[in-house]
Amino acid sequence: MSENPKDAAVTIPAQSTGGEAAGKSGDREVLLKVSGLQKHFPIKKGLLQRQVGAVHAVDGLDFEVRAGETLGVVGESGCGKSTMGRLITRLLEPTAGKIEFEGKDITHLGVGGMRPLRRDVQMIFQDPYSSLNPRHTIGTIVGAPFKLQGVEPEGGIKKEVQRLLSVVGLNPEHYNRYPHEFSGGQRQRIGIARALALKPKLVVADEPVSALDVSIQAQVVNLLDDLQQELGLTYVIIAHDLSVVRHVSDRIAVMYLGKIVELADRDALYKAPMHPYTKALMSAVPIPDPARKSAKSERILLQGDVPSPISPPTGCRFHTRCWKATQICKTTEPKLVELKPGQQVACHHPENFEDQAPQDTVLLTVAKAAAELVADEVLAESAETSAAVAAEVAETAASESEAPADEAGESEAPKGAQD
Ligand SMILES: Nc1ncnc2c1ncn2[C@@H]1O[C@H](COP(=O)(O)OP(=O)(O)OP(=O)(O)O)[C@@H](O)[C@H]1O
Repeated sequence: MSENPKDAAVTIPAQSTGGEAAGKSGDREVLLKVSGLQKHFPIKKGLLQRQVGAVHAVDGLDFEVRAGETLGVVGESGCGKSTMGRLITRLLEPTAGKIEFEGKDITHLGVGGMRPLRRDVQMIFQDPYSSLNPRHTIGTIVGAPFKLQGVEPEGGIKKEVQRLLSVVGLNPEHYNRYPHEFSGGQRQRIGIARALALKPKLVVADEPVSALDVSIQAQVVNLLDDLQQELGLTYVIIAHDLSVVRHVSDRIAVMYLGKIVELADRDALYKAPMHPYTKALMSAVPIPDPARKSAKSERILLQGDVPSPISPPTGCRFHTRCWKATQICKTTEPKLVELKPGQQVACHHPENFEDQAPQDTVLLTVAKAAAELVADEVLAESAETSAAVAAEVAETAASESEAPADEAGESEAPKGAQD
């Protein structure tokens, strides 16, 4: 069926490894690579429409998406998730940075250059009500990508559209019905069928279930999961909280005000989140596991809204709401670095890890106010784990430096080791 040799080259290995790929995505080939990606929307004023500022919607993103994996992207409203989705599907032109798809630089491709890419990269939108044209039958809607790309599927468009409808669990006989005749969940299935029509390699789903009833959300999420296993799809799934992405993602990127603050394998992120913001987001998700009853008390309430992306805070952008913020957080932007294998974090005072700026201990006033909103259990646990990790790191450093010193017959004093 695959008339395009590129299809076979990329998707077949991904298919063979299936979808339950948590933690296994590290050795797969990189499908999408994003570096230094920025999108600043200009703010113009006056008759002359002079630019007076800019909305820093996406402000320097670096990440990769590997073939066959699901990358979940989470963050509060306005943090730039949708803008990121539109940039990587090239529906928006980036202000700066680079986007590579299968090793090819696609950052500034024109309409002609983008044509083949439009087949490979598809987007599923949040609102199944507004993303389908009410005047077209679902046959026309799902068949539109074939017409746009000038592709004639085997057996004709109608047969292929009916096959796609049954793939997403809809009745192929409903080919001639209109969107209003379907429920929200069914409409989202129509959107998914349309996105899959051209056998894309990468599907970017922007809040694919947030407009749906909770009972239907699970069905659509499961459908996406099943399709990934059957078709070897690669997903970027955007959501405003962790409840949707926690079951389907292999890795999760947490965004705050246009930046990624933590990027980690799903299990690592859940076991030991390192950015205080990730911890706050996780505490906002109800945990349906009775064995983790104590987690209920770990609620972290974040003060106020996300600051304006027109003039984001200096240093770490989260410092105005963080209960651990010190002077360095206000002045120096922490880089996104891999502190543990498979876990990158941008924080001077990470959770569950050695403090990256231990000399800086005086809390900012805003941090003291934020701390009042954090349950005592969280603060105690946070201090405990940081101390435990610091002790572990000091111990490892001490034992590591002892061994080579013996071998080399040298006695260089280990940094941080205790006498
Ligand atoms: N076309 C645009 N012109 C100007 N500003 C924009 C435009 N699109 C988005 N923004 C701004 O960029 C910021 C990021 O928006 P974006 O929609 O990407 O965030 P989001 O995290 O997806 O939020 P939501 O979940 O509410 O959609 C917001 O402050 C938004 O107002």
